[in-house]
Amino acid sequence: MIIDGKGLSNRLDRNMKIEVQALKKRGIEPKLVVIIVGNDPASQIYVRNKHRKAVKLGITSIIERRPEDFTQAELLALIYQYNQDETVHGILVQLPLPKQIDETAIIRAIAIEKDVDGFSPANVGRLFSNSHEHYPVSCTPKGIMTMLSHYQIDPAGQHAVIVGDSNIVGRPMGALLLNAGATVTYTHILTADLPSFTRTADILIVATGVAHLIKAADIKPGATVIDVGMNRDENGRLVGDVDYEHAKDVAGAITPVPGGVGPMTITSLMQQTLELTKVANRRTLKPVKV
Ligand SMILES: NC(=O)C1=CN([C@@H]2O[C@H](COP(=O)(O)OP(=O)(O)OC[C@H]3O[C@@H](n4cnc5c(N)ncnc54)[C@H](OP(=O)(O)O)[C@@H]3O)[C@@H](O)[C@H]2O)C=CC1
Ligand SMILES: Nc1nc(=O)c2c([nH]1)NC[C@@H]1CN(c3ccc(C(=O)N[C@@H](CCC(=O)O)C(=O)O)cc3)C=[N+]21
Repeated sequence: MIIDGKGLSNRLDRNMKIEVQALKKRGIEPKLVVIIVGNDPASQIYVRNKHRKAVKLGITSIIERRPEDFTQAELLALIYQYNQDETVHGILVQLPLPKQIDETAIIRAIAIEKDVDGFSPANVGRLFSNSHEHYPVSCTPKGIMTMLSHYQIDPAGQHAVIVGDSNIVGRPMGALLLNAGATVTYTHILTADLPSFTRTADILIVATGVAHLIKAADIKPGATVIDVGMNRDENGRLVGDVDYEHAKDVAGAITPVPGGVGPMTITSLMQQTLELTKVANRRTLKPVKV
């Protein structure tokens, strides 16, 4: 089975569009700011697709592009400006950042109620302690959980193996799966004999940025394989971290690249922007009691 992230994302978008219209009728305009510093190629695709989707849904999207030599002090000033701007509900700073900028300091500077990526320590803490509150979580793992749920793949009691331990994808993905009842194994660059782990996965999540790292022989027959990777092959085509052509015959369900995880990441970002907008306008949105 091919997991159609793009198709699911389009279906979810239709509902969101209606929700945005309803908010606007009440005078509330969801607004997202994306700050991109430098020229990271994956970030460029993300920014372009994200802006298109926001326009399609009626969400206001502001893109702030800054050059590779932008300083940390300048970036902090830009974030503070949007923290204070009450018309803005979500702030996203594209990662990775150029090396002169300390990512931790930048993530900490974003107001937690506008942290649409869920990267701030407070929101990460809520995720890892399985808090019952509403809080934003990293958009890519969130989109993957939505996909699993729509395809009726229940992680409870399953062995989930995560390949790649980044703060954007691998780590929050493991936490979400653990919260959903999976037995979670994290693997990373120092893992000895990676295939010995991936072959035991009922749910395999691959997020390394290494094209074709996972071959058909590394997959347990019938497993669900989620490919987060976005790489260019020698012909300039977008490919994942999984050798899709061969893996699809072994896996029970698999996501393609493109058309799998990517579109769902963007849909999650839009869902989370709407959530933050609603929380910011809690009082206005409550039914008025007489
Ligand atoms: N489709 C989507 O929505 C998204 C796609 N992406 C894509 O997913 C990929 C991963 O992104 P991200 O998590 O941000 O990347 P990072 O580069 O931050 O993290 C990659 C992780 O994989 C590990 N790793 C690298 N090589 C190997 C290996 N051979 N075996 C095991 N682990 C390895 C790295 O270890 P170490 O750091 O120690 O080297 C690191 O933990 C990229 O291709 C990116 O473009 C990312 C976000 C969203
Ligand atoms: N703060 C931050 N948050 C992120 O979530 C974040 C980030 N920084 N930096 C970069 C990575 C990368 N990322 C992508 C998301 C969707 C597609 C996407 O739309 N993919 C389409 C591509 C299709 C195409 O246009 O070619 C697909 O897979 O079908 C790509 C890349 C989010 N990231």
